[in-house]
Amino acid sequence: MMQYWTTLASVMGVYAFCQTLMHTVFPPEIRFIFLKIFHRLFNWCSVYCYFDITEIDGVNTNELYNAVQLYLSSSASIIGNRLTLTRGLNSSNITFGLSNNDQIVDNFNGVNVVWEHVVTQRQSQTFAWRPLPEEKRAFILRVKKRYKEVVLGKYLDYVMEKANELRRKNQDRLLYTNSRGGSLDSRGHPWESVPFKHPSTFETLAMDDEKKSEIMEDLLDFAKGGCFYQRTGRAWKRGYLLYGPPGTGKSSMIAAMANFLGYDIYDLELTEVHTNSELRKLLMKTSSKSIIVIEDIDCSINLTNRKKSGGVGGSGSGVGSSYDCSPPGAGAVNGGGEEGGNTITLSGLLNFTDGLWSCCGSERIFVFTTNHIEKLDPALLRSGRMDMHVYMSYCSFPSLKILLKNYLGYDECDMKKEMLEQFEEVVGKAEMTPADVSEVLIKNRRDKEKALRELLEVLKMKAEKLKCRKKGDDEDVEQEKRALGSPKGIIRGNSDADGVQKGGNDEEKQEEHDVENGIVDDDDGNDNAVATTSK
Ligand SMILES: Nc1ncnc2c1ncn2[C@@H]1O[C@H](COP(=O)(O)OP(=O)(O)OP(=O)(O)O)[C@@H](O)[C@H]1O
Ligand SMILES: [Mg+2]
Repeated sequence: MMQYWTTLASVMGVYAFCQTLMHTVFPPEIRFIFLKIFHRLFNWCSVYCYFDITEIDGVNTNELYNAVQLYLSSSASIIGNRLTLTRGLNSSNITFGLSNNDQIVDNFNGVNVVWEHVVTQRQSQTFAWRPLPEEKRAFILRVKKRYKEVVLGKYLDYVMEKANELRRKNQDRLLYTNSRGGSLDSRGHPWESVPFKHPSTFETLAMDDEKKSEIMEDLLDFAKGGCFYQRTGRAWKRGYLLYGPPGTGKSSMIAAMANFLGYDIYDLELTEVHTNSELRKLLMKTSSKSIIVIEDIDCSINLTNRKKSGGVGGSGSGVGSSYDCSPPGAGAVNGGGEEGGNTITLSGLLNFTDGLWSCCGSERIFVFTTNHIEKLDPALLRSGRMDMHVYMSYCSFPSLKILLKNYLGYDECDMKKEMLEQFEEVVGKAEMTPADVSEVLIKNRRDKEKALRELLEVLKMKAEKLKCRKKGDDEDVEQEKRALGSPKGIIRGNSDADGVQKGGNDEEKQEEHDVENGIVDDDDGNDNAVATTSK
């Protein structure tokens, strides 16, 4: 090491001496040639090669410079003695950076590289369309010549990747909305964004642990699966359908997913989209690493079974817009619509989720939510569009324990055994949503014992009510069966108005029951099990 420094010092000494000598003796042209030769000789003898990464490349900002700055901020925070600190717009963290003319050593796969941050004054302001900063900044990367390939081939990619990761981590998520309708902002962007600060995480989400881990693993596999999707020729996207009664945590789950993966959210308001091509444009303007959400899809667009959709009008829940539900094969018919000209089609939506355009970015997750899965067209539910169907259920005992921990700070061991047993017995029967349970706990959070007592009371009351109602319903059915004299009478013999109504109700109840058990009746009358199934 000592020897190395001695050699370097002598080379530098010779270099300085030659420069002084030349300055006094030789004319500038000769000096220039001599210096050029000397530089070449020096570079040829040196074991190092150097890469300059300037802040500005011509008149454009050099993305690599910013990436290096961010990348070094992660290690600079530990090693450096003098650091520059910055905090970006929308950022929740402070970023550390190398001070001017400081050096830092990094190691990549056993190869040492040295980064130096060099700042010099710009000589003179030449004409430029954009005023350039007075200082010229650059990172100089020094590495042994024999490792040049490693640096160019892998290290710089690694730096870029790490920087992107850090950027995502440091920057708050953004929540985009298309609530402005089809109009664009000054930069031609159809989405408006606000910082996304939803605190929901998978830890705070009340649901069964097994289900939760399954979803988390699936998300992680997806996020890390770039090579897999490339290898298998699939577009790098995944669809989730969250369904269940209101207040069971569907929206909270989306927020938890975004916070878990560090993705932005695009909340697509379908009722604000007028045509299929508008829908496509919106898709094109979404970024990678994002979650595209359509909430309450059954209410946003008439998505009943395509076979029935022609005349029946299905659920008829299109909000203030008339939607054409022509089958995918029929293409998008933008016929102007009847009320207000909205002609987004089911076909348009299907193309949005998995047509060719859906691949114009990568690493995107589509999440649809609904309270009525039975109202959705099977085409929308099929694998590849909605890969995972997650049933968000009423509050179960494991979910209740999570809520008690969230709101009261109670662990299992903090509660009396008898009380826990009572909760376990009654919570499943009460069919209360986590939102309702949360409400009781929030209201009484200053008096924890009271909160527990009141919650237990409410649960018992609800369970009792539900039991009575079910008993009443069973008795009604029995009476009707007896009256008709045949167990199948209700379905066959419902030609009178009353019978039709009741038959319909039974069907609805059956459907509800099926949904809760994760069964969906498809087009051909086959029952599909869908509860938290990954397809
Ligand atoms: N599973 C859950 N875990 C934790 N909190 C929950 C859960 N479900 C509901 N909550 C609480 O209830 C409130 C409403 O939940 P959320 O908006 O996620 O329900 P939702 O299923 O999206 O309802 P909707 O179908 O009406 O949109 C949330 O603020 C959250 O605090
Ligand atoms: Mg919701």
